[in-house]
Amino acid sequence: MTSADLTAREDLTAALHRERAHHDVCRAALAAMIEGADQQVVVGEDVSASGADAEVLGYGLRSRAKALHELPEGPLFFGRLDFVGQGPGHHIGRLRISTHPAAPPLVVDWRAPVSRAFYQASTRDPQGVAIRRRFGWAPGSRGDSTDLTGMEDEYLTVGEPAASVGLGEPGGPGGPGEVSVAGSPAGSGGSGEVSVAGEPAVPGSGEGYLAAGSVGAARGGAVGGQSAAPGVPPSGAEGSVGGAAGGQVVVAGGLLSRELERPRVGPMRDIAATIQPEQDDLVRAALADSVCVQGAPGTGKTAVGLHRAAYLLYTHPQRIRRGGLLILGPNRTFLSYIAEVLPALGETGVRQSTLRDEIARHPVKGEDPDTTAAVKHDGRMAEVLRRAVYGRVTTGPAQEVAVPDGSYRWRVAGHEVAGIVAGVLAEEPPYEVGRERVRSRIVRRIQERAERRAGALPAAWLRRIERARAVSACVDAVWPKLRPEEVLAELLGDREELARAADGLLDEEEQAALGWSRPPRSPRSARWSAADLVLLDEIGGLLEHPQGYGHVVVDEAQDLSPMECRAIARRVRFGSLTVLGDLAQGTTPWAARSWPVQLAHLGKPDATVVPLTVGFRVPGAVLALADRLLDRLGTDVPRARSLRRDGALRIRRADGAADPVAAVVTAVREALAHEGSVGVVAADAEASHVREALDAAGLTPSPRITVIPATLVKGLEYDHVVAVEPAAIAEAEPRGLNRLYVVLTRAVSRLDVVHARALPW
Ligand SMILES: Nc1ncnc2c1ncn2[C@@H]1O[C@H](COP(=O)(O)OP(=O)(O)OP(=O)(O)O)[C@@H](O)[C@H]1O
Repeated sequence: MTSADLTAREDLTAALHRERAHHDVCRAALAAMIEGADQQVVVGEDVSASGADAEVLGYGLRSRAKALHELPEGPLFFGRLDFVGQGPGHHIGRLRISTHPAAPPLVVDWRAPVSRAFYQASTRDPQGVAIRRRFGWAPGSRGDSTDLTGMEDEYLTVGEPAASVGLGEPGGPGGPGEVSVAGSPAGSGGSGEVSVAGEPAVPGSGEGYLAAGSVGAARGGAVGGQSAAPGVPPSGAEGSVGGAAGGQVVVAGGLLSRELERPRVGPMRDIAATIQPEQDDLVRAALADSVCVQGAPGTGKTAVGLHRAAYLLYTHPQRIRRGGLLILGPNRTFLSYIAEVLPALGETGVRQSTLRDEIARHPVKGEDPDTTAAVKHDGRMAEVLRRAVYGRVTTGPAQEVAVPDGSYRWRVAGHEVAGIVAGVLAEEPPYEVGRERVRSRIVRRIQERAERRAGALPAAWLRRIERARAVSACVDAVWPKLRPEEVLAELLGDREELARAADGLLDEEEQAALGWSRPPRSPRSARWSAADLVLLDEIGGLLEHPQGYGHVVVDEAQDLSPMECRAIARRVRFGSLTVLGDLAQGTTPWAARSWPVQLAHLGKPDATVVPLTVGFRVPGAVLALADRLLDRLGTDVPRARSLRRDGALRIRRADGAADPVAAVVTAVREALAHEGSVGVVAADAEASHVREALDAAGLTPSPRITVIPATLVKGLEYDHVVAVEPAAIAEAEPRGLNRLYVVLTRAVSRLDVVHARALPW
């Protein structure tokens, strides 16, 4: 080691100790912030001018105190930016930490504008950054919850070396007591080059994706990766993530690799420390912009959507909190999987729901045959329902209104009423608004007549006329009060009514599929199906606009029917949408085949469709298998390039057995030899049989093993997936091959395909 190396080592070691001291200061400041927030709740409610103020202020303060209390224990910063020519750098973490609200922050929130360079700066575009530092943490060995064990600097100024340092502590680089310094000896690449251990450097394009812990540092290049120098295993010093070079995403280093390889036990975690430039662009898109992310499995769509929600809450707190933010997921299993991401980012009050729960006016008690459900979810139903609702309005001649007023009787002729109705109809207001307009215009006519005779009339007179029985009777006759349940029950229970509303829209067969064969005695006793709830919501929306949200994040959006899309569109008329999905993972009978069409149903035809193609979950070998299936799906979607070169795929044939369950038990037993979660995914009809076999073998119940029906696995991930009898999964439903594609792409590290029948690819 040269004396220059020794000096560098000493400098970095001293820097590491300084960072640890800073973390101790931050920890103390956070403890004071939590205590201060608790006190503010007590004080804030007392000092407010009014009860309403106290409530609002109290709510805000309580939410903040709750968010602080619920923060998971962990490192308080994950990065640092030193800007050229500026003083001490900014530490970046999940939450702003300061000794006082007005004091300069000890840690800057990752969503603050200044933090953007942490995700976006590169040697090609340093954005004023001299050094980007990343920190490596391990479970605490000093009685602390976490311990700073390593860090790595990236010099974004050409000519400076990248360096990493770690102390020999658990999880840290280097052996016990050893200090290792990695300069950039592997700086073989010039600008924009990346070298991957064991592989030739990717030439100048700057494009490339690097395997776990095998990155050579690129001096002055697009990437300053973690050195592959001996004594710096990936578990220690954190790696580096290069900015977008030449329009391509370049990912490098230990931090990301370690994050990707981490065993997946428990719920989804945040990715604030490792957001990639193309993901960051989506996270920080303007509030007014609706965006649609088409991403292959494991490209981080869900992660991006959740971080975007957190970003919007931080950047537009008033507007978003006033308008509300809603996260929609496909089912409750998925929601509980993602539930902890936003609280970990300090956001506790976000509504996370399924569309079904969001629109539930009644419990689902009925089930539709497939053909009936398909018609109910079809976009043409919107017009059928509109006709059913507005068909109740009398457009022809109406009865005269005669309102007694003392010895007088004010009259509005039938043809005048008809004219008022026609005028309001032409304005196309929501039905309920229209009804009130008809009433107020009839009253206005009477008022004009009365005032011509008697001059200005008092407000009390006006109120009396408005409430006059004759006026209400007229409004009820020409523009009757409606309840969604009555409208739908009449439509589904009365063939003639249905024929009128569906004329020219639905053919006879479709109408027959819709109609109830045995209508309930009254709307109250109807057994509404899931699709009926969507129709009731549509009718409800025709009557009255529902309360909207400022922003809605919709995950697995490819699976929504046109009518479900409309239910979301109604709730975000004046807000914006983040639409997440993958056309290849569409499994519902009505799943979208084109984003522009789906976006039009969602009411945001101008939303930009952005592809994500870097795969963070599925290993290359597994992706190669899934891609064979993708070829058969006939969906035109960009393919993912896996970041993962590791991972294992095993196809196990249950020789001679009609039932592969014994082979499943073996596969699960072997999977347990590795770390992490095991997901056993079978066709829905097979899942309980598989569960019983694993119970009988004494393998379950186990916190590491989940037996899950194929229809519930969307959006989830397991270290090891055992996919049981692909042919049965593919056969179970019309879009069974798409379902199988979803199943195969749940694996983080290893996939076992167990089969007795021929494989469907
Ligand atoms: N920048 C990143 N850094 C670290 N991990 C990431 C990053 N982006 C995504 N991941 C991880 O990759 C995995 C897949 O992410 P996510 O579930 O968001 O993908 P998806 O596109 O929604 O997948 P699917 O279509 O299969 O539901 C998750 O474990 C996520 O935490």
